[in-house]
Amino acid sequence: MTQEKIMERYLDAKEQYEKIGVNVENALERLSAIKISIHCWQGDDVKGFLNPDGELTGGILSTGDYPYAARTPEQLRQDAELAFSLIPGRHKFNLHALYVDTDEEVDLNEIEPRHFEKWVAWAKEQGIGLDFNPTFFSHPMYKDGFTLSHPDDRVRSFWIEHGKRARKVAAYFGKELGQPAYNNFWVPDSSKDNPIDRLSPRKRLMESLDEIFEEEYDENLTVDTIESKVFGIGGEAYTVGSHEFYMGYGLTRKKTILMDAGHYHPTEVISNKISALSLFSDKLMLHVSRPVRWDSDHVVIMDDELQEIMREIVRGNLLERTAIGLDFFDGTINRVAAWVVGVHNTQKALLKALLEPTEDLKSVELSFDFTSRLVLTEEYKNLPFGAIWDYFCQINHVPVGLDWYEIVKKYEKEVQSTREEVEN
Ligand SMILES: C[C@H](O)[C@H](O)[C@@H](O)C(=O)CO
Ligand SMILES: [Mn+2]
Repeated sequence: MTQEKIMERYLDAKEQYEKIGVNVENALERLSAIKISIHCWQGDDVKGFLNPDGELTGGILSTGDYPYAARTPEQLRQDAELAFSLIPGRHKFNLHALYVDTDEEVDLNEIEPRHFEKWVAWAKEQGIGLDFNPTFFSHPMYKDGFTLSHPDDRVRSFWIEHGKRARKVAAYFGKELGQPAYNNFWVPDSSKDNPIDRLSPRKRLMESLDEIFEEEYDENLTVDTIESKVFGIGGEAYTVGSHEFYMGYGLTRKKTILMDAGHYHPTEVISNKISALSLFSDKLMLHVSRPVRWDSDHVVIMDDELQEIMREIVRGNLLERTAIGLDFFDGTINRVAAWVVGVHNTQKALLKALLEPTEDLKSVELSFDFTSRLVLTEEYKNLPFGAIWDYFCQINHVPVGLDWYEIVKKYEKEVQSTREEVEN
């Protein structure tokens, strides 16, 4: 499509939105300010560089044998760079501790900021931020399905030290990059069958976390977040860090609660939890994912729940208080394309929400005119938001429409497919 055509379609669409009282320029300005935290682990099926030949544990699973997964930090950065160049706006890259980039032999309880210097230098070059995650899985000290809640002191101490060091690394990211690094604690501890004692592991997890969080960090540098889960593979009966556990922990310790769209019972949705949590917590973080029958971590598509999540954030005026991260890993498709589709959809759902005449709809609801509420919300679904999205891509100097996919296909052929295969 020519630039003139994109502009023409935009102006026409803008007029239609203005007729229902929407300020389109303001919506685009707000969209530009939203940073999405793009997870590194879609790029290599959650293998990382600490022990890439090891098994992926912790009850998560990446399936698919599409070739060309990144196998070195350089390749992962190169792939991510391409994805960033196809996504409008400036965002963040979300690293896990197992993505250390150093020539030193280093274990998780030894990590230091210097082991991530190359990531920081790259982020500076790209003009992006970094987020972080301690890794409590894919390691021999993940024992019997437990880490921070394991009954053995030696196991717990190893992971407590890792958690403390991860906070130091995250604070270093925040300092170097001039924006807080969100540091997410997801602890997979769980059991396959019904435990006799549900309480003691939860008490140990609480105490281990208290120890990790003893040191205060400036929230301008790093924000600790905590992520619950209902079950994992091999941990179906009991998860120590359940929803109730982390709600209690976060609210009493003033830690930010992270809700992952795939971490609840199959008919439970996080869109219905955001408003409640926002009343009791300053900040919140999301892992936007797509559970298909279970926590399958599919690439996010433009489905009802994605749109409802973004509407909740916009309608509740929560944009400034909510950190939006992505979490999926699909090994059946080109991994750069997976990133781009997931981020584009997240941004598009945000844009749709920002293009809604929310105040008018709220007053219709307050007057109990439920017929108008249904008629209007359904009719607004036909408005030409795609023309506004295309214009947003154009003014952000990224490809419009399907042009980005041509670039990914060319990159797969000319770069990814020529990389030497590393056996792992
Ligand atoms: C790899 C991540 O830590 C992971 O996806 C976590 O956020 C999660 O959601 C585990 O199910
Ligand atoms: Mn998650």
